[in-house]
Amino acid sequence: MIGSKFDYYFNSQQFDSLRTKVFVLFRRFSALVRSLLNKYNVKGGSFDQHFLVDAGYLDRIVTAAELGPDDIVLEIGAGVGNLTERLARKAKKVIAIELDPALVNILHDRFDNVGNIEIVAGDALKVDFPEFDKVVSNLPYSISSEITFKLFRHKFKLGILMYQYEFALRMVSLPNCKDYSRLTVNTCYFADASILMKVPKGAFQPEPEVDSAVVRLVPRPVPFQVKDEAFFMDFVTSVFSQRRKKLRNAIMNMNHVLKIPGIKEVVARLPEDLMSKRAENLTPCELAEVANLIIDLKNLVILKEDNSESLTR
Ligand SMILES: C[S@@+](CC[C@H](N)C(=O)[O-])C[C@H]1O[C@@H](n2cnc3c(N)ncnc32)[C@H](O)[C@@H]1O
Repeated sequence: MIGSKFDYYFNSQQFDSLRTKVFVLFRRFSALVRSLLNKYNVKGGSFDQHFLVDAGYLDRIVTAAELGPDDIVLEIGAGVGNLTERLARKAKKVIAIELDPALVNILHDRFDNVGNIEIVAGDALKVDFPEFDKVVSNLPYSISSEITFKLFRHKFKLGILMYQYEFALRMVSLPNCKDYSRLTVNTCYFADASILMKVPKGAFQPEPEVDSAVVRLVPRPVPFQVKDEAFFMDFVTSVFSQRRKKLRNAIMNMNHVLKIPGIKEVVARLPEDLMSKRAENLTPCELAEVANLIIDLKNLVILKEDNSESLTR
């Protein structure tokens, strides 16, 4: 019954005309963003400059950020401010970082008399981040990884971030899938991640060569025990650099990086059911379990070596 009512509405002229109106409205807003690029003669291309000109996607990103009047938003790579101005309408304050001095001038031209937009000129990898509640950005893709892990070192509630589509797939993948990688495990260490929408090349000017996706990140405490974070990170990097090898061989091959004393003895004592799998078959929690066991065994081996040294002295 309900289904047939919906079918009737979606096929009706009424719905057709609504759809046309929405489409015309989005085209008009998209044209505004494009004309902004023309007005300032911005061509893009360098510094990963692919401007999001589709008003529909810009609005969906702002909606996904669930902004309230108390939110301080960090935006990385503000460009000409097409997203910035939408964020500022809903948030308490937007702090917009931009590297390209020409675009920084445009941002000042547009927003110097807007009370709740602060423009920071500089490289987002180098500037100190201020305190913020949410980060919403169409990121420069060449610094996706570095900037994401810099963000994770800060305390914030929500991230709505545009990445290259393939990168986004790797962030949210599952074990035993081809996209499951070091990036997946590291992302899972810091946050819950999900893809909100795929964004086609045509939504940008100039068009990039790749599709994009908007990812929702919700930081939270690590969902499994890790005894030594630095070792865990090195361990994950090492075993995924040998992803086709069984874990036992991957650890042995990468010991020039991991520097595990008494490596043969340590590996021999690790559980066979995990050692005979590949890194890509283990969940983040299982990888942490192996890393923790190595830490314990490593300490045992060191203790044993110390004892036998003191006996021979
Ligand atoms: C993909 S564009 C996004 C522009 C705009 N926010 C939009 O949505 O259309 C990326 C922006 O990041 C800027 N950018 C590139 N590298 C940067 C860096 N290291 N730090 C800050 N901004 C950077 C570029 O100049 C460009 O404006």
